This record gives sequence, C-alpha cells and structure tokens, in this order.
Amino acid sequence: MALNHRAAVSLSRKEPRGPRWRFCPVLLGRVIATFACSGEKEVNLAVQDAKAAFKIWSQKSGMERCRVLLEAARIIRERRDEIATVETINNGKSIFEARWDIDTSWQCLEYYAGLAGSMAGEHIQLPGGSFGYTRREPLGVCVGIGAWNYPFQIACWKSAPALACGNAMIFKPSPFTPVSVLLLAEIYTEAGVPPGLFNVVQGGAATGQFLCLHRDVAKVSFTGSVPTGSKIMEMAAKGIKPITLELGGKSPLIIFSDCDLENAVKGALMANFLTQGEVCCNGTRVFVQKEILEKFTKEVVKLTQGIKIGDPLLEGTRMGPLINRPHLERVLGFIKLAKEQGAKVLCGGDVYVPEDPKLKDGYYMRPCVLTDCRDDMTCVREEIFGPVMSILSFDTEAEVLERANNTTFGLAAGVFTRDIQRAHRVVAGLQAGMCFINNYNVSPVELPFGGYKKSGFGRENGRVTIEYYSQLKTVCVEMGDVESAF
Ligand SMILES: NC(=O)c1ccc[n+]([C@@H]2O[C@H](COP(=O)([O-])OP(=O)(O)OC[C@H]3O[C@@H](n4cnc5c(N)ncnc54)[C@H](O)[C@@H]3O)[C@@H](O)[C@H]2O)c1
Ligand SMILES: C[N+](C)(C)CCCC=O
Repeated sequence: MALNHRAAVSLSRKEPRGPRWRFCPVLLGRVIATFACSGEKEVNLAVQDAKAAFKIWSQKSGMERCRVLLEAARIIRERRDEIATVETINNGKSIFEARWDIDTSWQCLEYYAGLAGSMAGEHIQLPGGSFGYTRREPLGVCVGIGAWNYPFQIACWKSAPALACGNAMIFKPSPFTPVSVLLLAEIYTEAGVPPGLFNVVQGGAATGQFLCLHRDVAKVSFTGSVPTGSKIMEMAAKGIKPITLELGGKSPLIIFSDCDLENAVKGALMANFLTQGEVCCNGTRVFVQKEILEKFTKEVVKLTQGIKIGDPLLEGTRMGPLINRPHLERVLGFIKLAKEQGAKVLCGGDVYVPEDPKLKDGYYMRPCVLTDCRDDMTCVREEIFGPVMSILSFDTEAEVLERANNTTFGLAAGVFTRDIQRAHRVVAGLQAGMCFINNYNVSPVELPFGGYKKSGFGRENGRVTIEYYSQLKTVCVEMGDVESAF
C-alpha cells in the first residue's frame, strides 16, 4: 500500500523488542523495519490523492500556506531530538550531526514559508492603455526521490519549496532509509496540510519509475547518483517534464600556502568526514600547495585519528557506521585499489570493530587519509562516497585551477587562502555550482545549492528554487479594439 500520513503508523517492525528504535541495520547489522513496496496501483492512488489535495492547496493564498509551513517548522523544532534519533538509526550518522540536519530542515520550511507570502508576478504597461501581467503558478503534483545520506533533510529541501509554491508532493525515500520521512508526513498533517498533499511511497527503482512515468506527475526532483539521474532524465523526456537533478561529485578543495592552517585543516575534515564521508558535495580531492604540504598533512592525520567512531547515538561520537555492507566493501575496495596504484595510506582505511559487543556487526570503518595521490588514480577520479580523503600537491594557482576542473563532475569546490583577491579569482574560475571560501560543507538554506556538469542542474534552497517549482503565466489584456489582419 502507499504509505501516507495515515498509513505511517502501519509499519511492521520485525524486531520491536527492547528500546524502541535500538534495532537498526547499520548500527547492529539487523533489520529495524519492513515496508511493502508501492507498485503501480499504489502509485496511482497516491497521485490521485495528491491531485485532490492540490486542488485545495493551490487555491490558498501565499500567506495561508506560509502559516501551515511555519507550524510544521515549529513542530520539527519541538521534536528535534526525537527526529534526530530516528535519523541516526535510519542512516547511521552521529546524533550530533543528525541534529544539524534537522536544524537545516526546519530552517528550510521557515525560509520558504517566508517566500510563500511574497510570490508575485509583474504588471507591464502596453500601448493604448493595454497591459499585461504575469502570474507565478504551481506545477501540480511533484515527485521527490531521495538518496539515503540525508533522508529527512532531502525530503524537507524538496517539499518546502514545492508546498510553498502551491504544489502537492509525493516523496519516495531510499529503501535503505525509509523511516524518518514518515515523521515529516505526520508533521505536515498535524500542521494542517490537506490529506494527501505530502504523500510518501516506499520502494526502489520500480516504484521510482512508476512515479516518473505517471502522466499526472508534473515534475520530478531527484537526489542520487549520476547513472540513476540519467535514467530519470530519459523518463522525464518521455513526458516533457521539468526535472531537478542533484547528483554526485568529486569536488576539489584547494589549500593555498597563505591560508589560516588551523581553519584549513578543520575545513578539510568538514569536507570529507561528515556522515561517514557519504556526502555528495565532499571536497575529496584536497590540493595542497607544496610549501605547506607536510605540515598540513601531519595536522590532518592527527585530527582524523582523533575522530570518535562508534555508537552514533552516544553524544561524543562523531562517526557512525556506513550505510550497508556492500557499500562498506565498495569503499574498502577503492582504498585497496588506491594502494595498488601507488597511493599511501596515512591513517585508517580499515574496518573498525567497536568495543561494545552489540555493535560488532555494524558497518564501521576508520576514516582514511591517502597521500602520494596522482590525478589519474581511481581514488582521485571517482566518487567513493565514504570517509576517504585524497591529498594532492600543487605549485601554482593556474596549475591547480586546471587540475581542479579536470573532472566530469561540478557539484562543489573550496578554497582556503588569506588573499581575498585570489579567493574570488579562483572561485570565478572553478566549474562548480557551490563554492566555499575559507569554510566547507556549511549549508545556510538561503543559499542555492546544486551542480554544474554531470552533478546535475536545477537548484535546491535559496530564492531561485521558487522558479523550479512554479511556472509563469502571462496574461495580455486589450483595452481597445481588436486590430485585425482580416
Ligand atoms: N547533489 C546532491 O544534492 C546529492 C545529495 C545526496 C546524494 N547525492 C548522490 O546520491 C548518490 C548516493 O545515493 P544513492 O545510492 O541513494 O543513489 P541512487 O541513484 O542509487 O538512488 C537514489 C534514489 O533513486 C531511486 N532509484 C533508483 N533507481 C531508480 C530508477 N530507475 N528510477 C527512479 N528512481 C530510482 C532509489 O530508490 C533512491 O530513492 C551519490 O552519488 C551522491 O553523490 C547527491
Ligand atoms: C548539508 N551538506 C553537508 C551540505 C550536504 C548536502 C547534501 C549532500 O549530500
């Protein structure tokens, strides 16, 4: 059945014993929940519900929608710790970080609540008293398809602008992290959205395909890998549907010798080790100017070795387990290949077995720093999506800019330097949608986020995203007589 806010409570948990959410696939290597996948029939029902809800919601004024979104934001804030706990169990990221995700989630709802009330068109004067005006109108039923690394946050970053613009949204989370988004559905309902306006369906590729190919779906916003993004684009092309693609990356982080070293080292860790390194915009190619290579590397290794790995529900933990065993093995495979290709492991890169015996089947590994890397190595070219930093050295600004851009991805990039002119010159030359100067992986919701090149198109967050969830209608008004050609 399609899981929506009403069905959210019907999850069947295989192991409901012990503290309610403690049984978790990533923490302990066990199943916490089983869901029935939504097939074509269920997807049709979800679309039907969403269409009915859209009729009501799209007629509301921006201020009315604003109030509902603000209420939903308030509930998320109030339930922050509970949602963060569910997200930690859902994904494996530390509770410390999950709270940050929940914060950017309610902030996103607040931000688009504010914009909902200010959406407006233009009035254009024409000759003879005639005039035209534009209306910004919603698209209809939008689909959101999410990845497993930021399950709750992704659902908020898609649904908040969608709902603010007057659309309905059907959201499909990754089957690896199906749980937390149900809380969002519950919260929207409590806040007062019409039933079915934010509807959750569960499943994998087949469910996603039913959604993308559905004739009554007006738009698809997708977060995930490049190969799946390409399939989404093909399906959307069949129905001439607009899409937003938030895809993968292999982003450069450039550390110039005049940087504030302490901040640059902290920035490099932020760029590589949040959410066990499973972050699309991570700056995994760390280019360090030769003069400071040794000092920088030593400090990075020292801090990396100090990262507390273990039970992500404990306050002190900063790195939890990876998402699943095949992914852990894939990441370890990249490290093995890096060594074969000549890279040197300075720390980590191996399986970590926590002392707590109940965690022994979790998918933990030690964060890894690789040096002696070259641009042609697999670890430098491909997205690993795990806690693996590759350090490369460079001499000049022109050289590093060319090497940084030598990739098919273009999601993010970072520069650490005290030279403000150089900072702006370098980011102007970087082929990436999200650039950071003297920081990395911060995400204020006011700033648009999205990629260049194969990292996708369209944006999430920021004012511009309103354009991706609405369409412009032009109305031409004649105040005189029709001047006919016939
Ligand atoms: N740019 C961003 O904002 C961003 C954010 C998070 C993750 N990512 C990227 O996501 C990837 C990791 O996530 P993942 O492994 O979940 O990606 P994925 O592409 O395997 O899956 C993403 C989603 O697409 C669904 N899906 C899979 N095949 C489908 C199909 N044929 N039709 C419709 N839906 C389909 C999955 O069930 C899942 O919900 C990485 O490459 C990462 O960089 C990007
Ligand atoms: C919140 N971050 C760290 C900027 C990640 C955004 C989503 C990418 O995976």
